[in-house]
Amino acid sequence: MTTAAPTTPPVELVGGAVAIGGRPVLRGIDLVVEPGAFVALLGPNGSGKSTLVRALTGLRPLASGTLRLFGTPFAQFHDWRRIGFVPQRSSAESGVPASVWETVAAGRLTRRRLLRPMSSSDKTAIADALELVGLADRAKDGVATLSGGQQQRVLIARALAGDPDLFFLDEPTAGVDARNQRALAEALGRLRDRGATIVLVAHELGPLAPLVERAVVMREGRIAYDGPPRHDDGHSPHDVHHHETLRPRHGLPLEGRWP
Ligand SMILES: Nc1ncnc2c1ncn2[C@@H]1O[C@H](COP(=O)(O)OP(=O)(O)OP(=O)(O)O)[C@@H](O)[C@H]1O
Repeated sequence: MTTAAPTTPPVELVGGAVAIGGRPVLRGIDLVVEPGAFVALLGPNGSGKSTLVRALTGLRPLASGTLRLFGTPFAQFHDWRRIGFVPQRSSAESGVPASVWETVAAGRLTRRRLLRPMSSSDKTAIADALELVGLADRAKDGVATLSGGQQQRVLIARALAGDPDLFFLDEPTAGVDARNQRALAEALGRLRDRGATIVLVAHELGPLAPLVERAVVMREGRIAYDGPPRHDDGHSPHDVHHHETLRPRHGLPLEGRWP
């Protein structure tokens, strides 16, 4: 991660639209993510959360709109090591019997010069990443021997090893038991404290709720609400039971509860 206090938004999407198979899936998406922000993308199944994350990482092309990453127009952006992407957990379960350490080391590849042996800084970054997600003692174990929640943390460690400034996580808590969700929240909190910008997709925030500063709620391919998160525990600094704090952007009504 860079040490100078950054001011350029890591993500600036204006008028973003995505079509899949000719069908519009995202429309009129304006999203600026400030440095150091912790943003949750929420919304019902099929509302476009994963597609938005994929569009922001270039995995899905935009049909229209302009995207800048760290101030650079997407077409000119090449500094991919600044971006970490943690896909949905199923991608970790390939048939390859990799160890935890090997999987995390793979995340270091973008930093290493081709065909150079691993440096001590590579090894330190891998050890730090494993430490941060609480799996230092499992480094030699096969990924397949870990629980789903632990596998999710391996994927996060893999992204961490590349020392990116901006993290996208697609449903990091899906199918993860409560204890691992708490460990995950702790790891993401430490990441945030290091100055990383975090954008994650979630169905339920659970233990992540105290970390989330901004909720972007998707509905039918559009942003239906963008603002302080709603916490049902009543301990939020933003008392979301008051409607004035739930003012949705674009003047759209916020229908019902979040899913
Ligand atoms: N590869 C694809 N082929 C066809 N349609 C797709 C594809 N990926 C997404 N879609 C469609 O795009 C819309 C948005 O899907 P997306 O996965 O982004 O939603 P989501 O909010 O992330 O949902 P979930 O919470 O179920 O993951 C849905 O209608 C979905 O069917």
